[in-house]
Amino acid sequence: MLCRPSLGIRLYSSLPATYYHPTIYALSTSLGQKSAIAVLRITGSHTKHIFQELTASTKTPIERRASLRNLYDNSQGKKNFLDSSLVLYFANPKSYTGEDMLELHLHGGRAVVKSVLKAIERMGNMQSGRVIRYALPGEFSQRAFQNGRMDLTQVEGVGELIDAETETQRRSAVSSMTGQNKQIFERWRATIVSNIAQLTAIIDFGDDAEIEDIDQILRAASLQMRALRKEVERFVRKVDRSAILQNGIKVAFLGSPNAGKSSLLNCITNDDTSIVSNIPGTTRDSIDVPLDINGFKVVLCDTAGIRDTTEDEIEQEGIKRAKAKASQSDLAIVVVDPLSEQILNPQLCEFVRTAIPHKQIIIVINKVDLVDDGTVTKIKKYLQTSFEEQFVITSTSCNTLEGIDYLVAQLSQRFETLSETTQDSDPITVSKRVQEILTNDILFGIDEFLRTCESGDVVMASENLNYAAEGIGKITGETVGIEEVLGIVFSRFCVGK
Ligand SMILES: Nc1nc2c(ncn2[C@@H]2O[C@H](COP(=O)(O)OP(=O)(O)OP(=O)(O)O)[C@@H](O)[C@H]2O)c(=O)[nH]1
Repeated sequence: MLCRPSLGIRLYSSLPATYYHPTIYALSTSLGQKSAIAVLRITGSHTKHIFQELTASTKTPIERRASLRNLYDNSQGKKNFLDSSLVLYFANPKSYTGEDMLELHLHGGRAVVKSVLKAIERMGNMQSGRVIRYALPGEFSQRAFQNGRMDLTQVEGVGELIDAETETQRRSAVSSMTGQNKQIFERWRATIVSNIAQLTAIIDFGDDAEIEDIDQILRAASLQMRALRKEVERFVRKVDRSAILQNGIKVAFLGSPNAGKSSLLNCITNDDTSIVSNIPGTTRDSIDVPLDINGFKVVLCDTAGIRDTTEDEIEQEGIKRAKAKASQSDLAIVVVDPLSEQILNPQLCEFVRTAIPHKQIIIVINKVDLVDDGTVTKIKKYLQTSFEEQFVITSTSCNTLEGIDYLVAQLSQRFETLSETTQDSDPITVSKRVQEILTNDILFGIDEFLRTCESGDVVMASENLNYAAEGIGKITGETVGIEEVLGIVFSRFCVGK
């Protein structure tokens, strides 16, 4: 079909852009692992042919209806039964890739999967132009993008969703995958393009316009861009906060030797990850333990006990590393031994007060099974006064597990604050690529626009807005065409003008 859009002529066909590309197939479930079911996907213009060959029939598959079919290999001149499989067919353009697609739900044995893969491979025939090959990594999603089924943010969202290890990572990938981020970017883009159109109108047709009119248009554009800048900044801040979820929230365990840091870590992880012993100074180096706490990816770090004096060089190095770890962590748990002569030794006290920059600290009085309630209360009061009530102070016993659940609940609350995750507001994760474009292209373009706008340079102001809009285009994969800008300019003219 040939159609004439409002401006310019463009060839338009109902066939997807990748129609003449090879037909690709791949196992979507784990390769080389035995499973109950293995899902094999095929996409491209020869999908129907593959279906007919495999099912040894000339019938067209029924769209979007699962049916049980026997699969055969017909390459040796006879029907060789391979498997009985659930078959699902999606006709273009209403499929994941925008092309004809077939899903085979095979029995998951390695030999079954291998035989069907081999049969499909044999159907390729270069001479007759039937190019069929195994898919490259991400090629199904690439086709979806090429055929306009998804923009780049959604493609990246799918990748993040597959990589998600925890509940919050899953939630943060959803905003990209379901197109919520795309909608935000499209709204920003529409605002910018509409302002480019205003400026283009001044540049191209503004000879007769009054100076006051031009000033008014610039003022209005500047106002809108300032508001947009705030919104982009808010988005970037939220992305920054959410980024913590991808790498894991770093939690350092600090305290005097023998306070019970390793034991507490093991209680939280429910594992014997760290070496526990009653010899002070057992932990000589920092140990990282990644784990999922209430849906948050967390990296717990056990550190060497910090004490004032030690001649042991290895221990000194351990203390140095413990301090470095705590300074880099997002949250520190300071473990206190109630039986110790000094509740907090001066070196540790000073470090907690001054060297932990973020002040995200929870103080834990451990070993409460060895002391009475009165002592715990007294120590709590002492610590509250020492740290001017800046930190949450709680108590635990690694022997009776008293206070462990409460500590975990406290930690979860902190994780929500650190990542700005609430019941009503999901974190937002975008790729490093998108993060860079947000700052280097969009915010930069808007800032430059505001600067040039103030000096009244309409041409440069328009150029800078273009830069910001192209940044959004880089994120979503769409470019700003002159036709689009002129379309907006002319749409504001009255009919007949
Ligand atoms: N009764 C009791 N003993 C505990 C508790 N927590 C730890 N301990 C004991 O205290 C001793 C030291 O525990 P660790 O977990 O190795 O202490 P740490 O702070 O990691 O020690 P360093 O590696 O030397 O810094 C061990 O004998 C533990 O069994 C607790 O809550 N109650």
